[in-house]
Amino acid sequence: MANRSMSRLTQWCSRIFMVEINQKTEPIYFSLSSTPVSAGNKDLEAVLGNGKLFAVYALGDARVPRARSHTHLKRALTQDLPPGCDLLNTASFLPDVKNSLVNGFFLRDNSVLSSSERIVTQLRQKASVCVFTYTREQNGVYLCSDVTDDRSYYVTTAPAPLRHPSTLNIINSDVFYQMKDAYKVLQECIDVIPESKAVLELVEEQQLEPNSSQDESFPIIVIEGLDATGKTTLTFSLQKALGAVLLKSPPQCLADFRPRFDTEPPLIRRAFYALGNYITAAQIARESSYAPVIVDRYWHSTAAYAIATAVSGREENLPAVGSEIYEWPCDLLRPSLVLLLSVSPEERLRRLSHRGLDKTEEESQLEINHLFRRKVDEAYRRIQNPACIVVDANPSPDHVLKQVLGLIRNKNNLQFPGL
Ligand SMILES: Nc1ncnc2c1ncn2[C@@H]1O[C@H](COP(=O)(O)OP(=O)(O)O)[C@@H](O)[C@H]1O
Ligand SMILES: Nc1ccn([C@H]2C[C@H](O)[C@@H](COP(=O)(O)OP(=O)(O)O)O2)c(=O)n1
Repeated sequence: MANRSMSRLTQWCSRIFMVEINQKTEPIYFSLSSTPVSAGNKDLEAVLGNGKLFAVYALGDARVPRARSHTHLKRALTQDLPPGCDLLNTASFLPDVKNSLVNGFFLRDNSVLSSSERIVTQLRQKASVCVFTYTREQNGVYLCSDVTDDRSYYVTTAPAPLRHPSTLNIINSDVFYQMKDAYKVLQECIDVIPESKAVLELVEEQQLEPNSSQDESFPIIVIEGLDATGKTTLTFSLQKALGAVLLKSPPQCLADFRPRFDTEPPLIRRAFYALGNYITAAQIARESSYAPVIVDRYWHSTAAYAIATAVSGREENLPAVGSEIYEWPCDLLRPSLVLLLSVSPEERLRRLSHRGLDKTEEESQLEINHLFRRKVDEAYRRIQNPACIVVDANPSPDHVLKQVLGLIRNKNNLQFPGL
């Protein structure tokens, strides 16, 4: 960080701020200026309103404590939100500069009691946060100031950046492209999440051989898709039909740790799933010497869910086709074929309701969040080297199996006895 005597807000003056009203509409962008701005702005007014306003960001130099503080901050603000107040996602960033995104929250208070003030005061006593306040002058111009210092800046609208800001931090915060990068995250977690040590030991035990030669091995076929698209059903029948070994990612040895990491912020949660792929890769490498291998979820799932969670708003905000974000990790074993099961939203919901099992929180969100589901599906399709082949999984299980066996048969270089 720059000069400590400089106010925090002064340090943020070169940045752009984004406030999201909801997932479906465009966010507003603004910047801060030390010189007066001409008049009020309707877009800013529509979002900022006339009541009390605070922007709150979790502080911290190290990424793990900062990510966890952000999650705690969200919980605290959501739990204690008084009537008449609402919480919006906000972020500050440098346009098109990787890793410059800092996420926070915007607290809008239209209550008669100005209750947000009390909440913000409590937060500042308990946690390491930085708080900015926004006030509206009579001419409609907004002023922003740091609560720890009287200096104010004028709020002025800024143009939308070319790349959606939520894509700026994906590499090595949401998606990891080398085992060592995901490994480092869990190493940094050992003091606060003791289970990390056991996970890292399991990774080491696998004696991973990066990209070990697959030339001599049997085919490795990955089945991908959203929950309830029929992966379990298909992988079981493929196992039988091909005399194959069935594996999954995350692997069984991580099953007990999964609920623990599912409650953690994306940085930690996604590093855990990334490491799961490397453990599965070691199992695939061993088993594919003796038989074909079918894998239920692998890297495509890890990357697609991570990208869709990180990128806020609409599908158009996803990184463009061909972006480095969709590249396969350089040290992860590549399968021979990846099939993406695709079903219509109606059929998927019908299957989910018939199944009636517990779903992960994320999968429950998918059910109500059509936008998120579309982003996962689109991210799946954009991942490259290897890209997935989309399979229409709406028909009956037998029909889907026949279709997939046909695809496997037609794929060059895949040798199956009995097919
Ligand atoms: N092709 C299909 N047609 C109709 N129902 C299916 C089909 N494939 C699977 N199902 C049913 O849909 C539900 C979800 O299937 P499952 O294989 O568990 O999906 P996933 O493993 O992708 O979550 C199950 O109740 C299963 O019996
Ligand atoms: N290889 C994998 C597998 C799952 N994940 C993550 C992605 C989502 O957050 C969840 C989805 O898994 P979930 O258990 O709900 O899905 P299934 O029940 O296996 O169909 O796990 C992953 O990141 N990498």
